[in-house]
Amino acid sequence: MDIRYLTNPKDVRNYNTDELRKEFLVQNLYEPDEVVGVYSHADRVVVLGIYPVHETVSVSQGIDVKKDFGTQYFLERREAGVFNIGGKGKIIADGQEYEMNYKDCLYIAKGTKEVFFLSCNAEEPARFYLISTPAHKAFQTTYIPIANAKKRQIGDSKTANKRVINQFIHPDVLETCQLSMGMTSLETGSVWNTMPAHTHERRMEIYTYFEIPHGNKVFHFMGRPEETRHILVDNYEAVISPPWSIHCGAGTSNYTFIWAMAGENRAFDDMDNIAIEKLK
Ligand SMILES: O=C(O)C(=O)C[C@H](O)C(=O)CO
Ligand SMILES: [Zn+2]
Repeated sequence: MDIRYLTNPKDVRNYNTDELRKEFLVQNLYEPDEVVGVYSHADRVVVLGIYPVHETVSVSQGIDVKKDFGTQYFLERREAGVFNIGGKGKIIADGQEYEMNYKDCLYIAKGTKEVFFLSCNAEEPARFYLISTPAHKAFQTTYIPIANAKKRQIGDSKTANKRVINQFIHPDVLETCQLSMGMTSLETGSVWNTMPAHTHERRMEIYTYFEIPHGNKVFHFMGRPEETRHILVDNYEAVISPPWSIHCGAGTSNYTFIWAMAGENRAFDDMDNIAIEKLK
């Protein structure tokens, strides 16, 4: 598994573009009938891209669970949230089958031994984006369609940041150990997410961007507030935000992204906002 170790802001200020991308950007997550994964030491978050085209794919396919996690199976001491951002598919978790339509989410509890993924149509494969975090207690595996997510309308078209935050894995929707996940969609004409920017001192965050129209990109901003950097992100790529970094982004068009957080608490608003005048 691709391991990303922790970074220090003092070092990162000297990284060039390639070094920044190597450390924080996750590319090529979706390989047909494979599981591609990155293990980040920021709050020990794992991101997996699972892309079953012709075959049924196990969550730990190609992963040396004993070596990477020191356990008998992947979710022995972990919980996970999965979104389908492709064609219609299915997840089978310890024998229970869940139909996964576009933008459906499944929370999978700690202790789930076997998890399989498949597509309903190889011509339009499902694309599963999974985030997993360490867990100490087994809660309830829960299917969460977008209709069940808590909606938060935020921003304004005058400041090009009108968007809906859909909180799927959130304390108002279900119990988890530490994982929070949701999906934010920007309205046509809006490009900024999370402006004013904020830092995540108590919880890391990781994002994947999609629904970026062809020929467009998202500028993901990171770094210390007084010394920002950016990483250009394409459709279906993910980007790791370490706790010391600001978080905000702007696209060359509107887009959708999935965010996931893990760390000290599950209070969605536990972020430290930075006044725009302070950003450099
Ligand atoms: O658009 C937004 O604002 C968000 O989606 C907020 C993120 O979820 C976030 O950064 C929470 O820390
Ligand atoms: Zn954030």
